[in-house]
Amino acid sequence: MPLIGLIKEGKVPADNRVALTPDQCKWLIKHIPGLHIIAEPAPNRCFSDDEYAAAGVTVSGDISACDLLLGIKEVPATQLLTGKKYLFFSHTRKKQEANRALMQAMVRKNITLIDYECLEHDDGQRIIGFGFFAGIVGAHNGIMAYGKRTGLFNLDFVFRHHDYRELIHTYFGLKLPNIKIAVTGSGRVANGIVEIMNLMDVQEVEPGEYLQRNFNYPVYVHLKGQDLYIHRQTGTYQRDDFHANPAAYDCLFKQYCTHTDILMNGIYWDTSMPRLFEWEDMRAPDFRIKTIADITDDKGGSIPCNLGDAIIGDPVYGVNVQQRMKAAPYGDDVIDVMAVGNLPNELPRDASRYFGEQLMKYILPDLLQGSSAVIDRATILSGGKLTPQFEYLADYAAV
Ligand SMILES: NC(=O)c1ccc[n+]([C@@H]2O[C@H](COP(=O)([O-])OP(=O)(O)OC[C@H]3O[C@@H](n4cnc5c(N)ncnc54)[C@H](O)[C@@H]3O)[C@@H](O)[C@H]2O)c1
Repeated sequence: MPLIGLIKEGKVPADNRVALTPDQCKWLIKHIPGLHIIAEPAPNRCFSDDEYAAAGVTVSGDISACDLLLGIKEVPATQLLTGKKYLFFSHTRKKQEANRALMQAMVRKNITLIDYECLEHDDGQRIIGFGFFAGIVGAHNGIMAYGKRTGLFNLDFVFRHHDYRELIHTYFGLKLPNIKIAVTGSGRVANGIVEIMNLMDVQEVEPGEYLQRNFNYPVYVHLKGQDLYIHRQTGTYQRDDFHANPAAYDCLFKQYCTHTDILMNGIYWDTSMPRLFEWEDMRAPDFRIKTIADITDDKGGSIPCNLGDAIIGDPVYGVNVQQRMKAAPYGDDVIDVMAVGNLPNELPRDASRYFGEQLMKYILPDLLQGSSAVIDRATILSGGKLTPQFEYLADYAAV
Protein backbone atom coordinates (compact mmCIF):
# COMPACT_ATOMS: atom_id res chain seq x y z
CA MET A 1 0.00 0.00 0.00
CA PRO A 2 1.53 3.33 -1.01
CA LEU A 3 2.55 5.88 1.56
CA ILE A 4 0.87 9.24 0.82
CA GLY A 5 2.65 12.50 1.56
CA LEU A 6 0.94 15.89 1.85
CA ILE A 7 3.63 18.35 0.88
CA LYS A 8 4.14 21.81 2.29
CA GLU A 9 3.30 24.41 -0.35
CA GLY A 10 6.56 25.93 -1.56
CA LYS A 11 5.27 28.60 -3.91
CA VAL A 12 5.49 32.14 -2.54
CA PRO A 13 3.12 33.31 -1.16
CA ALA A 14 2.26 29.86 0.19
CA ASP A 15 -1.20 28.60 -0.75
CA ASN A 16 -3.40 27.81 2.24
CA ARG A 17 -5.39 24.98 0.60
CA VAL A 18 -4.75 21.24 0.91
CA ALA A 19 -5.51 18.19 -1.21
CA LEU A 20 -6.94 16.19 1.72
CA THR A 21 -8.40 17.55 4.95
CA PRO A 22 -7.65 15.93 8.34
CA ASP A 23 -11.12 14.33 8.40
CA GLN A 24 -10.62 12.90 4.94
CA CYS A 25 -7.21 11.52 5.96
CA LYS A 26 -8.82 9.94 9.00
CA TRP A 27 -11.49 8.31 6.84
CA LEU A 28 -8.91 6.99 4.37
CA ILE A 29 -6.68 5.60 7.11
CA LYS A 30 -9.67 3.86 8.68
CA HIS A 31 -11.08 2.40 5.46
CA ILE A 32 -7.96 1.48 3.50
CA PRO A 33 -6.00 -1.17 5.36
CA GLY A 34 -2.31 -0.39 5.65
CA LEU A 35 -2.60 3.18 4.34
CA HIS A 36 -0.32 5.66 6.03
CA ILE A 37 -0.25 9.42 5.47
CA ILE A 38 2.55 11.84 6.31
CA ALA A 39 2.02 15.61 6.31
CA GLU A 40 4.97 17.96 6.08
CA PRO A 41 4.61 20.59 8.81
CA ALA A 42 3.23 23.79 7.26
CA PRO A 43 2.32 26.93 9.21
CA ASN A 44 0.22 28.46 6.41
CA ARG A 45 -2.17 25.57 5.82
CA CYS A 46 -5.84 26.20 6.57
CA PHE A 47 -5.73 23.08 8.79
CA SER A 48 -3.09 23.04 11.50
CA ASP A 49 -0.44 20.38 11.97
CA ASP A 50 -2.20 19.49 15.23
CA GLU A 51 -5.46 18.82 13.40
CA TYR A 52 -3.62 16.40 11.10
CA ALA A 53 -1.88 14.72 14.01
CA ALA A 54 -5.21 14.31 15.81
CA ALA A 55 -6.58 12.62 12.67
CA GLY A 56 -3.88 9.95 12.76
CA VAL A 57 -1.57 11.57 10.20
CA THR A 58 2.15 11.54 10.93
CA VAL A 59 3.47 15.11 10.88
CA SER A 60 7.09 14.97 9.81
CA GLY A 61 9.59 16.94 7.78
CA ASP A 62 10.84 13.71 6.23
CA ILE A 63 8.58 12.61 3.38
CA SER A 64 11.30 10.75 1.50
CA ALA A 65 9.62 7.38 2.09
CA CYS A 66 6.35 8.47 0.43
CA ASP A 67 5.43 7.03 -2.94
CA LEU A 68 2.74 9.55 -3.76
CA LEU A 69 3.10 13.25 -3.01
CA LEU A 70 0.06 15.53 -3.09
CA GLY A 71 0.28 19.30 -3.32
CA ILE A 72 -1.78 22.16 -4.74
CA LYS A 73 0.38 24.73 -6.52
CA GLU A 74 3.64 24.43 -8.50
CA VAL A 75 6.39 22.74 -6.45
CA PRO A 76 9.64 24.74 -6.46
CA ALA A 77 12.31 22.81 -8.40
CA THR A 78 14.59 22.69 -5.36
CA GLN A 79 11.92 20.89 -3.33
CA LEU A 80 11.27 18.09 -5.86
CA LEU A 81 12.34 14.67 -4.61
CA THR A 82 13.99 12.57 -7.31
CA GLY A 83 11.97 9.71 -8.78
CA LYS A 84 8.71 10.49 -6.93
CA LYS A 85 5.13 10.57 -8.20
CA TYR A 86 3.50 13.99 -7.71
CA LEU A 87 0.00 15.37 -8.12
CA PHE A 88 -0.36 19.16 -8.28
CA PHE A 89 -1.42 21.99 -10.61
CA SER A 90 1.75 22.39 -12.67
CA HIS A 91 0.43 24.94 -15.21
CA THR A 92 2.77 23.51 -17.83
CA ARG A 93 0.41 21.99 -20.39
CA LYS A 94 0.08 25.27 -22.30
CA LYS A 95 3.89 25.69 -22.22
CA GLN A 96 3.59 28.45 -19.65
CA GLU A 97 6.97 30.15 -19.72
CA ALA A 98 7.00 30.81 -15.97
CA ASN A 99 7.00 27.05 -15.29
CA ARG A 100 9.46 25.90 -17.92
CA ALA A 101 12.32 25.58 -15.43
CA LEU A 102 10.03 23.48 -13.23
CA MET A 103 9.21 21.18 -16.15
CA GLN A 104 12.90 20.79 -16.98
CA ALA A 105 13.71 20.06 -13.34
CA MET A 106 11.01 17.37 -13.27
CA VAL A 107 12.53 15.76 -16.36
CA ARG A 108 15.99 15.85 -14.79
CA LYS A 109 14.72 14.39 -11.53
CA ASN A 110 12.77 11.53 -13.18
CA ILE A 111 9.50 12.76 -11.72
CA THR A 112 6.12 11.28 -12.53
CA LEU A 113 3.66 14.15 -12.79
CA ILE A 114 -0.11 13.78 -12.77
CA ASP A 115 -1.68 17.18 -13.23
CA TYR A 116 -5.05 17.78 -11.54
CA GLU A 117 -6.06 20.08 -14.37
CA CYS A 118 -5.73 17.22 -16.88
CA LEU A 119 -7.94 14.79 -14.96
CA GLU A 120 -11.03 14.58 -17.14
CA HIS A 121 -14.01 12.29 -17.49
CA ASP A 122 -14.31 10.51 -20.85
CA ASP A 123 -16.46 13.35 -22.23
CA GLY A 124 -13.77 15.92 -21.47
CA GLN A 125 -15.35 17.42 -18.32
CA ARG A 126 -12.79 18.30 -15.66
CA ILE A 127 -12.98 16.03 -12.61
CA ILE A 128 -11.22 18.12 -10.00
CA GLY A 129 -11.17 21.83 -9.41
CA PHE A 130 -11.82 24.64 -6.99
CA GLY A 131 -14.34 26.40 -9.23
CA PHE A 132 -17.39 25.86 -7.03
CA PHE A 133 -15.95 27.91 -4.18
CA ALA A 134 -14.61 30.49 -6.63
CA GLY A 135 -18.23 30.92 -7.69
CA ILE A 136 -19.39 31.16 -4.07
CA VAL A 137 -16.81 33.77 -3.09
CA GLY A 138 -17.02 35.68 -6.38
CA ALA A 139 -20.81 35.96 -6.22
CA HIS A 140 -20.64 37.16 -2.61
CA ASN A 141 -18.03 39.75 -3.60
CA GLY A 142 -20.15 40.93 -6.52
CA ILE A 143 -23.16 41.52 -4.27
CA MET A 144 -20.89 43.05 -1.59
CA ALA A 145 -19.55 45.51 -4.19
CA TYR A 146 -23.07 46.47 -5.26
CA GLY A 147 -23.93 47.13 -1.61
CA LYS A 148 -20.91 49.41 -1.26
CA ARG A 149 -21.80 51.25 -4.48
CA THR A 150 -25.42 51.88 -3.51
CA GLY A 151 -25.15 52.02 0.27
CA LEU A 152 -28.34 49.93 0.43
CA PHE A 153 -26.90 47.01 2.41
CA ASN A 154 -23.60 45.89 3.83
CA LEU A 155 -21.78 42.59 3.50
CA ASP A 156 -18.38 41.81 5.01
CA PHE A 157 -15.40 40.15 3.29
CA VAL A 158 -15.64 36.37 2.95
CA PHE A 159 -12.19 35.78 4.43
CA ARG A 160 -13.30 37.34 7.72
CA HIS A 161 -15.48 34.27 8.28
CA HIS A 162 -14.18 31.01 9.67
CA ASP A 163 -15.94 28.92 7.05
CA TYR A 164 -18.83 28.72 4.63
CA ARG A 165 -21.36 27.83 7.31
CA GLU A 166 -20.51 30.99 9.22
CA LEU A 167 -20.64 33.03 6.03
CA ILE A 168 -24.14 31.99 5.05
CA HIS A 169 -25.43 32.82 8.51
CA THR A 170 -24.70 36.45 7.67
CA TYR A 171 -27.30 36.31 4.87
CA PHE A 172 -30.08 36.02 7.41
CA GLY A 173 -32.15 39.18 7.18
CA LEU A 174 -30.34 40.45 4.08
CA LYS A 175 -32.84 42.13 1.78
CA LEU A 176 -31.56 42.92 -1.67
CA PRO A 177 -33.13 45.65 -3.78
CA ASN A 178 -35.01 44.77 -7.00
CA ILE A 179 -31.88 44.15 -9.00
CA LYS A 180 -31.39 42.07 -12.13
CA ILE A 181 -28.37 39.78 -12.19
CA ALA A 182 -26.99 37.90 -15.19
CA VAL A 183 -25.05 34.72 -14.41
CA THR A 184 -22.97 33.14 -17.19
CA GLY A 185 -21.38 29.70 -17.45
CA SER A 186 -22.24 26.04 -17.02
CA GLY A 187 -19.39 24.65 -14.93
CA ARG A 188 -18.45 24.61 -11.28
CA VAL A 189 -18.03 28.37 -11.03
CA ALA A 190 -21.56 28.93 -12.33
CA ASN A 191 -22.90 26.33 -9.88
CA GLY A 192 -21.27 28.22 -7.02
CA ILE A 193 -22.76 31.52 -8.19
CA VAL A 194 -26.23 29.99 -8.45
CA GLU A 195 -25.88 28.57 -4.94
CA ILE A 196 -25.31 32.09 -3.58
CA MET A 197 -28.23 33.44 -5.62
CA ASN A 198 -30.47 30.85 -3.98
CA LEU A 199 -29.09 31.50 -0.50
CA MET A 200 -29.64 35.24 -0.93
CA ASP A 201 -33.19 34.55 -2.12
CA VAL A 202 -32.67 35.91 -5.61
CA GLN A 203 -35.28 34.31 -7.89
CA GLU A 204 -34.34 32.64 -11.17
CA VAL A 205 -36.23 33.78 -14.25
CA GLU A 206 -36.11 32.66 -17.88
CA PRO A 207 -34.14 34.68 -20.45
CA GLY A 208 -37.27 35.89 -22.26
CA GLU A 209 -38.90 37.19 -19.09
CA TYR A 210 -35.66 38.77 -17.93
CA LEU A 211 -35.39 40.74 -21.15
CA GLN A 212 -39.02 41.80 -21.28
CA ARG A 213 -40.14 42.47 -17.73
CA ASN A 214 -39.32 44.37 -14.60
CA PHE A 215 -39.73 42.62 -11.27
CA ASN A 216 -40.47 43.92 -7.80
CA TYR A 217 -38.02 41.46 -6.26
CA PRO A 218 -34.38 40.57 -7.11
CA VAL A 219 -33.94 38.13 -10.00
CA TYR A 220 -31.19 36.35 -11.88
CA VAL A 221 -30.99 34.71 -15.28
CA HIS A 222 -28.59 31.81 -15.81
CA LEU A 223 -27.10 31.93 -19.30
CA LYS A 224 -25.36 28.82 -20.59
CA GLY A 225 -23.78 28.02 -23.96
CA GLN A 226 -27.03 27.73 -25.93
CA ASP A 227 -28.27 31.05 -24.51
CA LEU A 228 -25.03 32.85 -25.25
CA TYR A 229 -23.66 31.70 -28.60
CA ILE A 230 -25.04 31.17 -32.10
CA HIS A 231 -23.33 29.85 -35.22
CA ARG A 232 -22.93 32.68 -37.69
CA GLN A 233 -23.97 30.57 -40.70
CA THR A 234 -26.37 27.95 -39.38
CA GLY A 235 -28.03 30.02 -36.65
CA THR A 236 -27.77 27.07 -34.22
CA TYR A 237 -25.72 26.10 -31.16
CA GLN A 238 -24.10 22.70 -30.95
CA ARG A 239 -21.91 22.22 -27.89
CA ASP A 240 -19.15 20.04 -29.36
CA ASP A 241 -18.96 22.14 -32.50
CA PHE A 242 -18.78 25.32 -30.41
CA HIS A 243 -15.92 23.87 -28.35
CA ALA A 244 -14.11 22.90 -31.57
CA ASN A 245 -14.87 26.05 -33.64
CA PRO A 246 -15.71 28.91 -31.27
CA ALA A 247 -14.57 31.53 -33.78
CA ALA A 248 -17.51 30.59 -36.05
CA TYR A 249 -19.99 31.75 -33.39
CA ASP A 250 -21.42 35.11 -32.38
CA CYS A 251 -22.23 36.03 -28.80
CA LEU A 252 -25.82 36.91 -27.90
CA PHE A 253 -25.06 38.59 -24.56
CA LYS A 254 -25.23 42.21 -25.72
CA GLN A 255 -29.04 42.31 -25.43
CA TYR A 256 -28.64 41.65 -21.68
CA CYS A 257 -26.41 44.70 -21.10
CA THR A 258 -29.38 47.05 -21.00
CA HIS A 259 -31.33 44.89 -18.53
CA THR A 260 -28.63 43.93 -16.04
CA ASP A 261 -27.38 45.60 -12.86
CA ILE A 262 -24.79 42.98 -11.88
CA LEU A 263 -22.98 40.56 -14.17
CA MET A 264 -21.55 37.42 -12.59
CA ASN A 265 -19.24 35.92 -15.21
CA GLY A 266 -18.39 32.23 -14.87
CA ILE A 267 -17.93 31.08 -18.47
CA TYR A 268 -14.95 29.24 -19.81
CA TRP A 269 -13.22 31.52 -22.33
CA ASP A 270 -10.24 31.48 -24.66
CA THR A 271 -8.96 33.93 -27.21
CA SER A 272 -10.81 32.40 -30.17
CA MET A 273 -14.21 32.92 -28.50
CA PRO A 274 -16.30 36.04 -28.95
CA ARG A 275 -16.43 38.36 -25.94
CA LEU A 276 -19.66 39.00 -24.04
CA PHE A 277 -19.52 42.63 -25.21
CA GLU A 278 -16.91 45.12 -26.39
CA TRP A 279 -15.58 48.40 -25.00
CA GLU A 280 -17.72 50.33 -27.49
CA ASP A 281 -20.88 48.67 -26.15
CA MET A 282 -20.05 49.97 -22.69
CA ARG A 283 -20.25 53.57 -23.93
CA ALA A 284 -23.89 53.21 -24.97
CA PRO A 285 -26.13 55.43 -22.82
CA ASP A 286 -28.39 52.49 -21.96
CA PHE A 287 -25.54 50.17 -20.88
CA ARG A 288 -26.92 49.38 -17.42
CA ILE A 289 -24.33 47.08 -15.80
CA LYS A 290 -22.65 48.81 -12.87
CA THR A 291 -20.98 45.85 -11.17
CA ILE A 292 -19.10 43.00 -12.83
CA ALA A 293 -17.89 40.02 -10.81
CA ASP A 294 -15.54 38.52 -13.39
CA ILE A 295 -14.95 35.20 -11.70
CA THR A 296 -13.58 33.66 -14.91
CA ASP A 297 -10.96 36.40 -14.58
CA ASP A 298 -9.11 36.52 -17.89
CA LYS A 299 -7.42 39.89 -18.31
CA GLY A 300 -8.91 41.51 -21.44
CA GLY A 301 -10.86 38.28 -21.99
CA SER A 302 -14.60 37.66 -22.15
CA ILE A 303 -15.00 40.92 -20.21
CA PRO A 304 -12.97 43.57 -22.06
CA CYS A 305 -12.76 45.86 -19.01
CA ASN A 306 -10.99 43.22 -16.89
CA LEU A 307 -7.77 45.22 -16.52
CA GLY A 308 -5.98 42.62 -14.44
CA ASP A 309 -6.13 41.01 -11.04
CA ALA A 310 -7.14 42.70 -7.83
CA ILE A 311 -6.33 41.10 -4.48
CA ILE A 312 -8.45 39.34 -1.87
CA GLY A 313 -8.19 42.23 0.62
CA ASP A 314 -9.12 44.86 -2.00
CA PRO A 315 -11.03 42.93 -4.66
CA VAL A 316 -12.81 45.69 -6.59
CA TYR A 317 -11.53 48.44 -8.86
CA GLY A 318 -13.41 50.99 -10.91
CA VAL A 319 -13.00 51.21 -14.66
CA ASN A 320 -13.33 54.51 -16.47
CA VAL A 321 -14.86 53.45 -19.77
CA GLN A 322 -13.86 56.56 -21.71
CA GLN A 323 -10.21 56.28 -20.72
CA ARG A 324 -10.22 52.47 -20.49
CA MET A 325 -8.28 52.83 -17.28
CA LYS A 326 -8.56 51.77 -13.66
CA ALA A 327 -10.02 54.30 -11.23
CA ALA A 328 -11.39 54.34 -7.69
CA PRO A 329 -14.46 52.08 -7.45
CA TYR A 330 -18.07 53.03 -6.70
CA GLY A 331 -18.07 56.46 -8.39
CA ASP A 332 -20.75 57.66 -10.83
CA ASP A 333 -18.38 57.64 -13.76
CA VAL A 334 -17.00 54.11 -13.34
CA ILE A 335 -18.07 50.50 -13.63
CA ASP A 336 -16.93 48.32 -10.75
CA VAL A 337 -14.97 45.18 -11.58
CA MET A 338 -14.27 42.39 -9.09
CA ALA A 339 -11.40 40.36 -10.53
CA VAL A 340 -9.44 38.11 -8.19
CA GLY A 341 -7.49 35.06 -9.35
CA ASN A 342 -7.46 33.07 -6.11
CA LEU A 343 -11.00 33.41 -4.80
CA PRO A 344 -11.19 29.89 -3.25
CA ASN A 345 -8.39 30.88 -0.87
CA GLU A 346 -10.96 32.96 1.00
CA LEU A 347 -12.77 29.80 2.08
CA PRO A 348 -9.83 27.39 2.10
CA ARG A 349 -11.24 24.84 4.54
CA ASP A 350 -14.43 24.34 2.55
CA ALA A 351 -12.70 24.55 -0.84
CA SER A 352 -10.18 21.91 0.29
CA ARG A 353 -12.91 19.62 1.58
CA TYR A 354 -14.74 19.83 -1.75
CA PHE A 355 -11.51 19.22 -3.68
CA GLY A 356 -10.52 16.26 -1.50
CA GLU A 357 -13.96 14.71 -1.91
CA GLN A 358 -13.60 14.67 -5.68
CA LEU A 359 -10.08 13.29 -5.34
CA MET A 360 -11.30 10.49 -3.07
CA LYS A 361 -14.31 9.67 -5.22
CA TYR A 362 -12.79 9.62 -8.68
CA ILE A 363 -9.02 9.35 -8.48
CA LEU A 364 -7.51 7.98 -5.26
CA PRO A 365 -8.93 4.44 -5.41
CA ASP A 366 -7.40 3.84 -8.85
CA LEU A 367 -4.21 5.63 -7.92
CA LEU A 368 -3.72 3.43 -4.87
CA GLN A 369 -4.34 0.32 -6.96
CA GLY A 370 -2.06 1.43 -9.79
CA SER A 371 -3.68 3.53 -12.49
CA SER A 372 -6.68 4.06 -14.79
CA ALA A 373 -7.33 5.52 -18.22
CA VAL A 374 -8.30 8.83 -16.57
CA ILE A 375 -5.04 8.94 -14.62
CA ASP A 376 -2.97 7.88 -17.62
CA ARG A 377 -4.47 10.70 -19.69
CA ALA A 378 -3.47 13.19 -16.98
CA THR A 379 0.07 11.87 -16.59
CA ILE A 380 2.32 14.44 -18.22
CA LEU A 381 5.62 12.84 -17.19
CA SER A 382 6.31 9.24 -16.32
CA GLY A 383 9.69 8.74 -14.68
CA GLY A 384 10.85 12.06 -16.17
CA LYS A 385 9.70 11.22 -19.74
CA LEU A 386 6.82 12.91 -21.51
CA THR A 387 3.95 10.51 -22.08
CA PRO A 388 2.76 10.17 -25.74
CA GLN A 389 -0.17 12.59 -25.42
CA PHE A 390 2.14 15.29 -24.03
CA GLU A 391 4.96 14.90 -26.57
CA TYR A 392 3.96 18.27 -28.00
CA LEU A 393 5.77 19.68 -24.94
CA ALA A 394 9.13 18.23 -26.10
CA ASP A 395 10.78 21.56 -26.99
CA TYR A 396 9.45 23.15 -23.78
CA ALA A 397 10.67 20.26 -21.60
CA ALA A 398 14.05 19.76 -23.31
CA VAL A 399 16.93 20.05 -20.83
N1 LIG B 1 -11.05 33.57 -10.14
C1 LIG B 1 -10.80 32.38 -9.61
O1 LIG B 1 -10.34 32.28 -8.46
C2 LIG B 1 -11.13 31.13 -10.40
C3 LIG B 1 -11.12 29.89 -9.73
C4 LIG B 1 -11.50 28.75 -10.45
C5 LIG B 1 -11.80 28.85 -11.80
N2 LIG B 1 -11.72 30.07 -12.43
C6 LIG B 1 -12.01 30.19 -13.88
O2 LIG B 1 -13.41 30.14 -14.11
C7 LIG B 1 -13.68 29.55 -15.40
C8 LIG B 1 -14.73 28.46 -15.26
O3 LIG B 1 -14.22 27.45 -14.39
P1 LIG B 1 -15.08 26.19 -13.94
O4 LIG B 1 -14.46 25.67 -12.70
O5 LIG B 1 -16.52 26.52 -13.94
O6 LIG B 1 -14.78 25.17 -15.11
P2 LIG B 1 -15.45 23.74 -15.35
O7 LIG B 1 -14.39 22.91 -15.96
O8 LIG B 1 -16.19 23.28 -14.16
O9 LIG B 1 -16.56 24.09 -16.44
C9 LIG B 1 -16.21 24.66 -17.64
C10 LIG B 1 -17.42 24.73 -18.54
O10 LIG B 1 -16.92 25.24 -19.77
C11 LIG B 1 -17.22 24.35 -20.80
N3 LIG B 1 -16.03 24.17 -21.62
C12 LIG B 1 -15.00 23.36 -21.36
N4 LIG B 1 -14.11 23.41 -22.37
C13 LIG B 1 -14.61 24.27 -23.26
C14 LIG B 1 -14.16 24.75 -24.50
N5 LIG B 1 -13.01 24.36 -25.05
N6 LIG B 1 -14.90 25.61 -25.13
C15 LIG B 1 -16.06 26.03 -24.60
N7 LIG B 1 -16.54 25.65 -23.42
C16 LIG B 1 -15.82 24.76 -22.75
C17 LIG B 1 -17.58 23.02 -20.19
O11 LIG B 1 -18.58 22.40 -20.94
C18 LIG B 1 -18.04 23.37 -18.80
O12 LIG B 1 -19.43 23.50 -18.80
C19 LIG B 1 -12.33 29.05 -15.91
O13 LIG B 1 -11.83 30.00 -16.82
C20 LIG B 1 -11.46 29.02 -14.68
O14 LIG B 1 -10.10 29.23 -14.98
C21 LIG B 1 -11.43 31.20 -11.75
